[in-house]
Amino acid sequence: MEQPEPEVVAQTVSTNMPKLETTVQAPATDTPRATIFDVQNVSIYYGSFKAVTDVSLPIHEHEVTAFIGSSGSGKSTVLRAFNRMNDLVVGARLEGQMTYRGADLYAKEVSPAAVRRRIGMVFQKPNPFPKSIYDNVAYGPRINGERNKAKLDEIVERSLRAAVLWDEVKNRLKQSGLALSGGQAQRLCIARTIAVEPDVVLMDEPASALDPIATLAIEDLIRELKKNYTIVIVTHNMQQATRVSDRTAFFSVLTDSKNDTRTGVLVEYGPTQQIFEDPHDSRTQAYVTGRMG
Ligand SMILES: Nc1ncnc2c1ncn2[C@@H]1O[C@H](COP(=O)(O)OP(=O)(O)OP(=O)(O)O)[C@@H](O)[C@H]1O
Repeated sequence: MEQPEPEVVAQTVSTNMPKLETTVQAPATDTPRATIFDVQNVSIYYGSFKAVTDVSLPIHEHEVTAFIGSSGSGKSTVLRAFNRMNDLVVGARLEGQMTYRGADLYAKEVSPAAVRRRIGMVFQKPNPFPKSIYDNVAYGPRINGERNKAKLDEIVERSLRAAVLWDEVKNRLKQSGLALSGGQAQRLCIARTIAVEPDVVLMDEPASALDPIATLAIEDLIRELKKNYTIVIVTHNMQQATRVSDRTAFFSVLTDSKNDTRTGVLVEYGPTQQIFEDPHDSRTQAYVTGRMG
């Protein structure tokens, strides 16, 4: 997967997308928040290869939604569709409908760059820019036109505090972002993403390259961040999904041995506790109990 162009990390430019205030049906015990994304019958292709078929699900505001499932089931592909990152892949295309706050995310007039400014992304491997810690965080706000030093100082401090990194780096802001540990570098990337106040943060296995202590720090951070952001996270770590997410989508692979094709499919979506404790589909049950992976 291609890494984002530098401009991609600059979120927040307002677009004309309207706000959507709808809710979806859910069990009586569950009170869903407003729907921020609505995915309807989405299939995604890479050239002639259908990577994932007929996915429908809502994503609720100020919640953490986890995507779990076996390798190659299309989790990252669907995640990248939310901020049009697949558009960077030559030959990638989407069928079906995906709305963001009620507006068609794939309408002709929608600029993928504008979408990426509002819907930020944190990658599996921490990818700080070869710049100082300060400049990593100030990068997006500067691209958005912020030149005032005092304002930039304030944004950098606020973002690093929100990413729970400030105390560890406040005395070495001029040091390279590349000199940080893996866990610190990932928190720097999260600070860089939120410095431009995105609406949504997508995370593709954000802790898989980290040790257990750094992983728990990122999980604490995710729980904290959902107060201000909507988060969608791909994870292979089922404990992590239960620790951080409100809802879980379980993906699997449909194999067609006759045509030798493997296509990702969304098997089940629901409140995380239901998916793990009372899965309705036998494939989900097999996966969450470790009988399939
Ligand atoms: N850029 C690409 N070009 C072509 N095929 C791709 C591309 N990215 C992913 N695929 C294919 O699409 C399918 C789904 O991949 P994807 O990475 O979305 O799955 P995943 O569930 O996230 O897997 P993993 O858990 O292993 O990361 C796979 O068959 C993969 O090989």
